[in-house]
Amino acid sequence: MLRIAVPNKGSLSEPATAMLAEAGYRERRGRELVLPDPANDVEFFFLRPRDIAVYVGSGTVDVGITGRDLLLDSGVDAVEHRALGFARSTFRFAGPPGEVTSLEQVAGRRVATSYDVLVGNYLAEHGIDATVVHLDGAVESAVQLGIADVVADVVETGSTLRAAGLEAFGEPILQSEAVLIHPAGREASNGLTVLDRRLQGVLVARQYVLMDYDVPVEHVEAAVAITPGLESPTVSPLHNGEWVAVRSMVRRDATNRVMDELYDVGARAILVTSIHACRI
Ligand SMILES: Nc1ncnc2c1ncn2[C@@H]1O[C@H](COP(=O)(O)OP(=O)(O)OP(=O)(O)O)[C@@H](O)[C@H]1O
Ligand SMILES: O=P(O)(O)OC[C@H]1O[C@H](OP(=O)(O)OP(=O)(O)O)[C@H](O)[C@@H]1O
Ligand SMILES: [Mg+2]
Repeated sequence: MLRIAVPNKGSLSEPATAMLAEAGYRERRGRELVLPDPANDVEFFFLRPRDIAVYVGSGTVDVGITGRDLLLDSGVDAVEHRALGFARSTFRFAGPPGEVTSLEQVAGRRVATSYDVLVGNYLAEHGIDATVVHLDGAVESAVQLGIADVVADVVETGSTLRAAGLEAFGEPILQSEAVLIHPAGREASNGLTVLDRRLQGVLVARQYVLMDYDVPVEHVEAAVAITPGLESPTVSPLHNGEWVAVRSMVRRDATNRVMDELYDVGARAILVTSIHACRI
């Protein structure tokens, strides 16, 4: 039975639970910490997001969902298996506008963060000698309260930084998102392969739509060039032999542009349908 660690709190928790439910796994209804799902031959352990890499790294659970930033900060022997497309953020330095504007200027200053290992490694790699001040959260207040000169923290919209009167500077330290992780050096088990394929199915179902349209035979090559699909589009004969029907997968964010282009090459009756589930 595959043992899967899932965040029980924070930004990762709800989207991780939603994704697993979409992938056909048993849903957590209450606040239980352990949830067996015998129908799918897995067992879920709901753990603090920061602890997940530790459990996976020790091998006591087979696989976990966490943030790339949390994985790197844990310093444990676990590896990223697949990016999951939610909890996207950047990890950045920020300081009072005009005071500290480059990584070099961090030298000799105090950096507040909840990600000591990540920040410490980054500073060391860049040869910057600075003092890391550990805080559990609400890091953005550290400068105003005088405990640090700059901060290094998760930035999504940037509104928390702005509200604290701070401005990001330097290259982003990291682009983070939720990731599926497993212990380093362990062969991918059959259970992990099934879980991974299901999650990939959810990602594709979210990213793509199914597009159907009719097009005159003489324009079918132009049309399929616009909708090449993942492997090859399905082209079916119609009762009226001068037309064919085409079905193809199209990236959701390109739907309207693709419909406009298809219409321009003569396609008609263009229909778009959501994909509920898939295996690629
Ligand atoms: N505003 C945000 N947007 C996107 N991802 C975020 C955001 N805040 C945190 N994360 C991501 O969530 C993970 C941190 O998990 P954690 O549970 O500590 O999140 P949190 O939302 O800060 O929770 P809490 O502060 O309630 O403990 C990291 O991978 C981080 O990149
Ligand atoms: O760029 P933004 O969209 O403002 O989001 C980034 C903020 O969101 C998270 O904070 P959270 O609310 O989890 O509080 P925390 O500092 O206690 O972790 C993160 O730690 C940043 O502070
Ligand atoms: Mg937080």
